[in-house]
Amino acid sequence: MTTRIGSKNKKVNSKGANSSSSTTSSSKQYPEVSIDGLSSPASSSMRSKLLHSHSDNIPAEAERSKENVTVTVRFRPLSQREIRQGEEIAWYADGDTIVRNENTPSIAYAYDRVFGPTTTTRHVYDVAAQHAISGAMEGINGTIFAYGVTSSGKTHTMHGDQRSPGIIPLAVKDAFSIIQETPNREFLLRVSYLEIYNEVVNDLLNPAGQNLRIREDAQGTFVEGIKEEVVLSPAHALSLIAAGEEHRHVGSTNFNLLSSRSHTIFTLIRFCRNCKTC
Ligand SMILES: Nc1ncnc2c1ncn2[C@@H]1O[C@H](COP(=O)(O)OP(=O)(O)OP(=O)(O)O)[C@@H](O)[C@H]1O
Repeated sequence: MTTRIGSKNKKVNSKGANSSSSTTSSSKQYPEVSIDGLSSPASSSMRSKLLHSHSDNIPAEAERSKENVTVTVRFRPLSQREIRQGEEIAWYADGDTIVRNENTPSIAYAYDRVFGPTTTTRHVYDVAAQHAISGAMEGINGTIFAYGVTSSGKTHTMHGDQRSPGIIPLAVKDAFSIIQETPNREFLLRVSYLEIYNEVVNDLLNPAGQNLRIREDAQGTFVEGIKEEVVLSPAHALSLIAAGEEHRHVGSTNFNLLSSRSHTIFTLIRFCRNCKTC
């Protein structure tokens, strides 16, 4: 049986700078509902709850733990450029689940989890994403989906860099660690990596794979002709992603000197020959 763990980067269509991005993760055994990423950051979450006063309670822990979809918000610190320009923080994390507005204290939004500007990506991964990876390795499809305006920190969170690896490299390493820890099972991992640019799907692992079609069959939705590469180690998977990044559309915006101008979907497909769940 194959299971998929997908990770996606998506910009929301919103004017003005905002230093927070959201991560949605889901784990379920049936097809997903689509997520509307076009509303404003504070109201974009399917799971966010507007709290009208300081005294309102956050959703009960028990209620949240039943959900297949969780929504988290990560605030990045102001950049040197923003500090120089005298930018001020408008929204901030009040504890682990509440987002508040500096100018309107009566407005607050509750999320499954809120991370402040000093939180490391490792911590975001452990709290908000790791369960989707361990679930996928057990046979439950999962998606980690990052969205936010340009320069809000999606690439930093999902890809990261050498000093602070993002959710994708951490997930790939985790998947291989799980395989090593379960020698009685036979796994095979494959990866695919695509971009959606101007509503056109391009295969980032195969430069010839341009303008691919999205199809549906009894198993679900798939991209016709997408290349799926077998990966043998974390370094192998990460080198494929790095090669794929070379083919990606990037540019500059007023808010981000190196802005990813496309949405991307990285998929890790796990095949297990002798798992109980298969
Ligand atoms: N948590 C963080 N801590 C420190 N710096 C961060 C953090 N998040 C983002 N940054 C920095 O902020 C800048 C913008 O982040 P990033 O490129 O990840 O945004 P983005 O949402 O991917 O933007 P775009 O949609 O334009 O590609 C980068 O210089 C990045 O290094």
